[in-house]
Parts: sequence; structure tokens; C-alpha cells
Amino acid sequence: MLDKKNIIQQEEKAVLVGLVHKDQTEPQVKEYLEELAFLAETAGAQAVKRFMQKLAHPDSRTFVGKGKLEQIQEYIQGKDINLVIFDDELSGSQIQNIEKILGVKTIDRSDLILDIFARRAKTAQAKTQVELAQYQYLLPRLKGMWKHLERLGGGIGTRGPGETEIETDRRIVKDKIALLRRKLAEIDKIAGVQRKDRGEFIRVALVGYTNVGKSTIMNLISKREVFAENKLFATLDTTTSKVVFENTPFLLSDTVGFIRKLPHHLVESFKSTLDEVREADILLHVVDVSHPQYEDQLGVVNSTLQELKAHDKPVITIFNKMDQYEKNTFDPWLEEEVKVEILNELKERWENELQGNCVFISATERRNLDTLRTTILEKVRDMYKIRYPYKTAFFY
Ligand SMILES: Nc1nc2c(ncn2[C@@H]2O[C@H](COP(=O)(O)OP(=O)(O)OP(=O)(O)O)[C@@H](O)[C@H]2O)c(=O)[nH]1
Ligand SMILES: [Mg+2]
Repeated sequence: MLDKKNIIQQEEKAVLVGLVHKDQTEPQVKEYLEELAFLAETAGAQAVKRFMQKLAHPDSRTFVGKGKLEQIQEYIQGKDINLVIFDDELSGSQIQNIEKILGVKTIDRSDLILDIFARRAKTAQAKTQVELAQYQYLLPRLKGMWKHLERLGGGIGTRGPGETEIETDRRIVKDKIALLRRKLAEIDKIAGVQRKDRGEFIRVALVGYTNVGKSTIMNLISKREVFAENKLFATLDTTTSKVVFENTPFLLSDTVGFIRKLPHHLVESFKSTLDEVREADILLHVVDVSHPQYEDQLGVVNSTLQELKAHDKPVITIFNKMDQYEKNTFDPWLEEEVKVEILNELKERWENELQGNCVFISATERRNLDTLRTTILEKVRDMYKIRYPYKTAFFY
């Protein structure tokens, strides 16, 4: 059987390719490639060169135009490049055609994200979810995969597979998908029961784009050690802690981060992990305000929440990494008053837009954490009054 795990080896050198479609701008795609480079780095590969092309529609055979592909081939020739990564999802035949011309392993953004998830999955639930998404992604691309392995000499006979072999493989993959679905349903049942057993507590979930600081904040609030690092998707499994603020207890969960163009199958199979988000009473939406694209990221998170049908819950938006924001924004010669003015402008703008439901903090420098605590506590107490009115008397 084909093994799609760990398609990227350590220290591989990669070339990135992005298309500027008709409703995108060049700076946008530059930024997308920046994120793709970070994803590649997270998977252990190094992005050494980026190519972009303006095309109204992707080429059905080779995704980018023929001229661009020749340009990429020219660059690769004679260099130590092992990998080409496209920022958009490619079809099986496109991968096949591109590899034929370039002669190196070609993958897309979904492949890369799936690879990272596969490495990071620790629990049975996360592992099963990732495996399911990998096989679903593989199913329509089986033919291309065979060719791919054949060219790379991946242990397949020299003649290559016939239609019957591909058909057999398709059946095996379909069976595997059915099996994983059943296994996941079992795991979900147990997890669901465990969640119900938690009693009558208000449930708060940290959500947000990947790498914004959710786990760091979780650690600060719950005094727990959740793995946090400057890589994408450090967290795949949900962790939940009981927290008590001024006699008021609640449950706090840290969740997997979102990203632009998250492979559809991955969202599908991570639905059960995201039950924590769906069943939460209050969401803490963490934003990395120091990121140049933080508004786009905020939009991506909101649309993913919509997809999960979790968009009409009370939300506190936490603008995190204010320390880094100031470093990026303030020139050293700026006067103190001007700095204050810039900060006030940012705060006023978002306070207006979010009806005051936001806080500005730095988790690593522990700035403004008291305000964060008070804001959460107020919301949690309001929620107890609505959900469990007979209980609230105990908390004051
Ligand atoms: N400068 C600065 N860095 C921060 C701050 N908060 C978190 N970080 C850093 O941002 C990086 C990501 O933090 P995490 O807490 O792992 O982020 P996350 O949102 O849990 O990320 P995923 O689980 O990967 O989605 C780490 O290197 C943190 O040290 C902050 O307030 N300021
Ligand atoms: Mg995390």
C-alpha cells in the first residue's frame, strides 16, 4: 500500500510556486508564499526560491503556464533542489505533468499541511483524524501517485501499474476510509461521554489562527504546561483545564489553530476535536496583532467558525503580542505622545467594531493580564446567570 506519511525529509530544499488569480493582488500572494515558507520550515524543509505568475485561471494541465514551468526547470537544473511546493491544491494529473517536466517531487499546500499534522498527531483521535484526511485526499489522486512513485523508483515494477492495479488500490483506500470512519466514531462516542461527565460548568474555548499564542495564554491562565513554540500547528489535541477566578470555576480549552486554505478533508475529520469549540459557551478569539496580515487571519477564523456553526457565541477578542506590535510600529525617534496616540487609535477602532468585547495584551511579557482576567470573569458570570441561574449564588 502507498505510504503518504512524512513526504518531506529533513533538510530538504524547496522551491515555492504561487499563482496570482484574477481576484488577488501580488502583495497578497507574496504574503501567502511567506506563510507557505513557514509551513515548509515547520515540516523541516527550507524554501530557497519563490516563483509567482499572474494568470486569470490556472492551467488545467500544469497549473502554471508552460513558460513559467520552463523557468522553474531552468532554475532547478544543476542545483540541489528536492521539492517543489504549490500554494494551491493540484489534481493528480497536474502533479503527474509537472513532475514529468521538472523531474522533482511536487506537492501542494494541502499535502504539506497534512504532512505536518501527521507528524504532530499524538493521541489516537488525532492520528485517526489525520489518517482519514490523508486517505481522502489520496483517493482522487491515486493514478498520479503511482506514476510519482514509479519515477522516484519507489519500489514499484518498471512497467508501471495497469488500470486493474489502480482499481484494486482504489478499493483498498475506500475500505481503509470506511474503517477509519468507524474507528473515529467509536473514539468520538467515548470523548462525547467524557465531555458530558464534566458537570455544570461554563465552558470557554481559546480559538484563533495558528501561532497566535493560544497555548501560551492557556498556560498563563490555567498554570498548566501546554506545548507552545514558534512553529505552525504546535497544538493538535484539545486540552481542557478547570480554572477558578475569584471563586468562579469554569472549564478552559486550548484548540487546534486555523489557517487559510485548510484542506477541506482535514476540517471534516477534525470536526470532533472542534466539538469543544462548537459546544463552548464563550469563545476567546486570540489574534496576533503584530502580524502584518492579522486582519485577514481574523477573517479566516471567523469564516471557519461559521463553517463549524459556532459563530453566534459570545466572543472576547484577545489582541496578543502587543510587545511585538510596538516593536514593529514604533520608530525609535517617535515621541511618547505619538506612540500613545497610535495605540489609542488601534484600541478605539477595535473597541468600536467589537462593541468593547476585546483586550490588548502581551502574553510573554505578561502585560494587561489583570484586565484579561476581569473581562473573562465578567462574561463567565453573566453566562452562569443565563445557563444555571440557581447556581450563581455560590460564586459570590
Ligand atoms: N512577542 C510575543 N510572542 C508571543 C506572545 N505570545 C506568544 N508568543 C510566541 O508565539 C509563538 C506561538 O505561541 P503558541 O502559544 O504556541 O501559539 P498557538 O496559537 O498555541 O499556536 P498553534 O498551537 O501552533 O496553533 C511562541 O513562540 C510564543 O512564545 C506575545 O505576547 N509576544
Ligand atoms: Mg497551541
